[in-house]
Amino acid sequence: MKIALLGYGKMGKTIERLAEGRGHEIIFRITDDIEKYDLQKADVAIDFSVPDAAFNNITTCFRQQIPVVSGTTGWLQQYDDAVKICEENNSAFIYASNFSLGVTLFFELNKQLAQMMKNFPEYKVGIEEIHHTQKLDAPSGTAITLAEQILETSEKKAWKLDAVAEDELRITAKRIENVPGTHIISYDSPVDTIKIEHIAHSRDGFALGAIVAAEWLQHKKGIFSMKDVLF
Ligand SMILES: NC(=O)C1=CN([C@@H]2O[C@H](COP(=O)(O)OP(=O)(O)OC[C@H]3O[C@@H](n4cnc5c(N)ncnc54)[C@H](O)[C@@H]3O)[C@@H](O)[C@H]2O)C=CC1
Ligand SMILES: O=C(O)C1=N[C@H](C(=O)O)C[C@H](O)C1
Repeated sequence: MKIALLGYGKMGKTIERLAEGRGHEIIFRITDDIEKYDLQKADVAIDFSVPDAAFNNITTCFRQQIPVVSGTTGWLQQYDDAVKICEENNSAFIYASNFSLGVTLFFELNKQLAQMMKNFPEYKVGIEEIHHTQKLDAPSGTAITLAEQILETSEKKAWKLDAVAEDELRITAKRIENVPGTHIISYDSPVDTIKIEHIAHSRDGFALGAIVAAEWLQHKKGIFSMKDVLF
């Protein structure tokens, strides 16, 4: 596959290393004006960039029918518009707040646990995420996905960073040097605590998931998720 990387930072470089190891070629490493590049040469674009650039870069690819795998967080208020542009241009799109296989499984576990816990109101739910200090957004995209899944079955009305109100789901964000990404869901009662936790040991899991998604997506049309790719 010929891959255009949209963003060439920590994730872009990890994807380059693993993609080349799987026999793919990185033809563009785009970190500025996307209009300068002949995107038609790419089979697929993989976007791990910055919130301000993601929407324009992704939709520029769609207008040229280049399939896009995007993992950039912090721009999802424009996700529905991106989907519309993808469909209008008969292109292909996979977005995930977290591409690792482990987190894709963790999302399913989170939904099942939330379903189970809705009958036990004495347990108070909370989410904690821990990331490296360069991270631009808080809470993490993964924490938001986990919160939205819990809100589907919980009595709480919305998630909020550092929430204190009873009807809000509290997310706590910590920033510690060199942590690739940790997410913890806790259910606390007066007598005990139930916890599930996902700890990324490096960025390789995110990068491999995104490459597998790109391999799967390259000849397809439509809007997909990591569940379509892995299950
Ligand atoms: N979905 C997932 O599995 C994961 C998502 N992420 C997300 O991916 C994004 C990138 O993460 P990192 O690589 O750690 O960040 P980083 O800060 O190391 O890299 C960001 C890159 O974007 C580039 N950039 C800036 N302006 C640009 C533009 N106009 N067009 C294209 N690129 C531009 C920067 O030059 C840099 O190369 C973040 O939003 C992060 O939250 C990170 C890891 C996993
Ligand atoms: O910025 C990161 O590093 C990560 N971002 C994603 C997120 O916001 O959830 C995924 C992963 O946790 C690493």
